[in-house]
Amino acid sequence: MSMTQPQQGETLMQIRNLDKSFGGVKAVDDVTMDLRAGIVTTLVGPNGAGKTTFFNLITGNLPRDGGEVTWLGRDIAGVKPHRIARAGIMRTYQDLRLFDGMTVWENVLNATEYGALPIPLGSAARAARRERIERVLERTGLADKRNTRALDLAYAERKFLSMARIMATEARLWLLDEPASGLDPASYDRFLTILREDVAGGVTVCIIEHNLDIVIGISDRIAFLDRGKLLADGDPQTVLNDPELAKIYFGERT
Ligand SMILES: Nc1ncnc2c1ncn2[C@@H]1O[C@H](COP(=O)(O)OP(=O)(O)OP(=O)(O)O)[C@@H](O)[C@H]1O
Repeated sequence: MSMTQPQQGETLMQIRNLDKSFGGVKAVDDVTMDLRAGIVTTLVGPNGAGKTTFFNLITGNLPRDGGEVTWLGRDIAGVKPHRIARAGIMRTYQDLRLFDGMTVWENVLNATEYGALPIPLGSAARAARRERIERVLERTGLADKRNTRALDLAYAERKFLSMARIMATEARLWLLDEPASGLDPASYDRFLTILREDVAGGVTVCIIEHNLDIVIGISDRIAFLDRGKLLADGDPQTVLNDPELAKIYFGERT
């Protein structure tokens, strides 16, 4: 299979021959790809394909066994997750990892302190940060819940809070791990609106998603992983119409 990658935009992240094994399992096996500015890349593949491990390798949550990852031309081998976040790469987790005892506001504020946003020095900068958080809470539907602890939120609200934490920073690359799974239709529409607006505003997104409607609705490009290997990397229609990949995706491989 040789499929071409969209060529729009500068290369933000270059991934070369990335490897990671757990015991005898090759979770990520010789993966090479570029993440280009303005391109929405969706990672698809069956359960256990290595998608989350791939995220963990590029965010410094797991050490790689081999290969290279560069961000804006700099090797990020061995760089700690918080430094990678500060450099402009923010992510969500399938299990969300919110600060349950903190309020919505505090969770978002925490992300701006942790992630890619300059520390506000002086009252004007602090006011600008408050306004920025305010706007994010409006867009995610959480404005009325600002003083609610994360623990006390409904499921969809918790998912939006994990998005809000990223949106409040100036991260250039968002890595989203199944952000829309389990959302009701209204929340799902809100999620797509947010994503489209922020992509139009210049954010680059790599998203792990199982819902094919979402995959088709937002992807510029699909990267198909199976057993750690990148089997295809190209435009959505070509990848999704490949009968061999469909068999793997729907668990009908022979
Ligand atoms: N910390 C770990 N220790 C041992 N094995 C692991 C670990 N993390 C992942 N694996 C294994 O690595 C492989 C890839 O797992 P990974 O979670 O990256 O897949 P995935 O594509 O994200 O799956 P899903 O769609 O189910 O979330 C699987 O075989 C998994 O069991």
